[in-house]
Amino acid sequence: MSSADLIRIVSRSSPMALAQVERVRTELAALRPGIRTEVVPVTTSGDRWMGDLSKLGGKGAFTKEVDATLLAGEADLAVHCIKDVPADRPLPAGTVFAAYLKRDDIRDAVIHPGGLTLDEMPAGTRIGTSSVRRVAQLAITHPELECVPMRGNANRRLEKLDAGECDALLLAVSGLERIGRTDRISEILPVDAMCPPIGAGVLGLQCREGDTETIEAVAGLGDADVWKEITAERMLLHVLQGHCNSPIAGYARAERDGRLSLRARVFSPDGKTVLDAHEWAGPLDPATLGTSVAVALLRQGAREVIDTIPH
Ligand SMILES: NCc1[nH]cc(CCC(=O)O)c1CC(=O)O
Repeated sequence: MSSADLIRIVSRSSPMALAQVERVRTELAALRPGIRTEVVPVTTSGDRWMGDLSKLGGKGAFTKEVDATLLAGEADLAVHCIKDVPADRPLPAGTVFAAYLKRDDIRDAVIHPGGLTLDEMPAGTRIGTSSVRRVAQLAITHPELECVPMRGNANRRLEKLDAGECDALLLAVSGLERIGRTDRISEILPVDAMCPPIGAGVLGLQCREGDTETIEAVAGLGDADVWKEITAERMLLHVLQGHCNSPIAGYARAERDGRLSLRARVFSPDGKTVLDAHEWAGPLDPATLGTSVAVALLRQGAREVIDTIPH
């Protein structure tokens, strides 16, 4: 089959999203030097809206317009942060993920202009984050700190921090790497203290289902271990039916020897309830591991914890 000679890549237009597209273009140029690429930038409702994401109808705020451009045939490939792709409903009909790229750092970082770590911050320090996952875990480890709502892309949040709208930020290490701002990091939080979101640090390449030319052209960029990890993580989220406002955290790890494990936690927003499960796949396939860990959390009462949070 003849291969695509031009791939149009649709992406959000934030600096982080455009950096992600550049990574895909670089990797594709190395793998398939004959293929040209073009970038189709779009602004999503999640980018425009600076209020509570749940008030937007939440789901897919960062992906809806990207999906529409792909499905309309105005682009051939979409690059998504898997973290932002809803798992409580199917992917948009007619689209598939052709590859998940090699995973970046999954941890969150603290950014404090004076270089303080969380432990060093005085009581009442205002941490800018609107993420229920981060708020709940900070309430457990640092109840003396105060979370204040903070939205906008990572560059905008750094500007708001510098303008004094908060005293410190929590942002994904991978995102800071992508926008070239790791110089601002004062502390990297271990996953035990700040369990990452499902899909952290992974970029997915989404294509139209029937577009075998593009699917075949980009499939070679995928990482087989990350495919297993994301399959387990997203099945967990699917079974838990987490919404955009759910404090659900977790990560799978494919070990070098081939073993796969999945840890996941569900928090109440005040951090007073913590459900925790960790299992090895053994003979189970990745999706069944995701189901098994989700069922373990449901047995501990996850349904009630998730459903009592408004969304
Ligand atoms: N919701 C925005 C978003 N989507 C993905 C990342 C981080 C990069 C990633 O995990 O792929 C971020 C920023 C952040 O949470 O700090």
